[in-house]
Amino acid sequence: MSETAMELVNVHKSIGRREIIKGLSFSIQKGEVFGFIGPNGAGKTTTIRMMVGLIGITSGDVKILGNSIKTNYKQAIREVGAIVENPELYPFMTGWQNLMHFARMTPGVTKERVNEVIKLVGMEKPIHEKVGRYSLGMRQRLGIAQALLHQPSILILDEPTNGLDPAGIREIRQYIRKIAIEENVAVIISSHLLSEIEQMCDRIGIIKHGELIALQTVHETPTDDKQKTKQRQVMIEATPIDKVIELLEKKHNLKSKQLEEFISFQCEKENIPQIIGTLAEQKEISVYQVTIPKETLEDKFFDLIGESEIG
Ligand SMILES: Nc1ncnc2c1ncn2[C@@H]1O[C@H](COP(=O)(O)OP(=O)(O)OP(=O)(O)O)[C@@H](O)[C@H]1O
Repeated sequence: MSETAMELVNVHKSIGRREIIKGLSFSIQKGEVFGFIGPNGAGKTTTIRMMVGLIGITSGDVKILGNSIKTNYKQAIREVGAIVENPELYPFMTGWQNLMHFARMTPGVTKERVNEVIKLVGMEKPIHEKVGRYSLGMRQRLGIAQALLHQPSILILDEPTNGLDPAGIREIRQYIRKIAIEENVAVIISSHLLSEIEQMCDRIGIIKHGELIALQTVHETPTDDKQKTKQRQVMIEATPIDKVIELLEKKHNLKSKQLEEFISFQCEKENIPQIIGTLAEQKEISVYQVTIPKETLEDKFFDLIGESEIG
């Protein structure tokens, strides 16, 4: 059963005489990756700043595990880990020293937890190098590790792919989903580029001029009968990847390929249960998720935004 991590209830924000956020309502579940998308100036950062208590809410409420950020600030904010501006890291210290520094300032965070978050973001190797020598992507991941130290229910990342090269974006992508699942944390990730984050999101909320104009599941399975026999792309997250690829070929005569942490192949919808069954039967194979990517949301996004270019 999924649990609501955060709920926005008719949130409004006015600055001066201008209404910037015009009644946002949506909720985000634990274990879910929620993409908060909109063109520059749409109101993403303003909303996120309200979610993390950096600015006040004009009217409405943000509830975190049922606690209002307005009336129960302490309990609510305890459940939030966030990177809103650049992560505050000391460049002259190693990654490990940075995390230990924050761990000492956070009650209840053990050395074991520090090791756990390092593993979660795949930073085991460079953790004893100076942060000043890290790439931007590595710094982002260390920032995420830091935000996760106190085991929050919600992780909020404002434009985490900004300024990253494709490799850096891919790395962030790889870890976000893993973090959501393994930590059972709701991840809210904002971006003005749908294409950069679509693949790692379960749901997308699109904001324009301070209003939510669409809320959509990313991987919806069509129910249309005609679609049932159509060949479709299936993405499976399972390990060990080479064993899975070998098994798919041997048992189902499927040619599959690795796409980041996923194994991708084409098959008919009605064969999917059998294929998953084959994988699940194998003791040495762990299956984490199976998704059927829909066509890209990009077109829909541009339709909704009503602009040929954003940003
Ligand atoms: N302190 C402020 N005073 C006046 N206007 C503000 C203030 N902060 C934000 N705004 C305005 O509110 C609107 C929303 O800004 P916001 O930064 O939330 O958008 P955004 O979606 O995060 O965009 P970006 O991707 O560029 O960060 C913009 O038009 C911005 O100019």
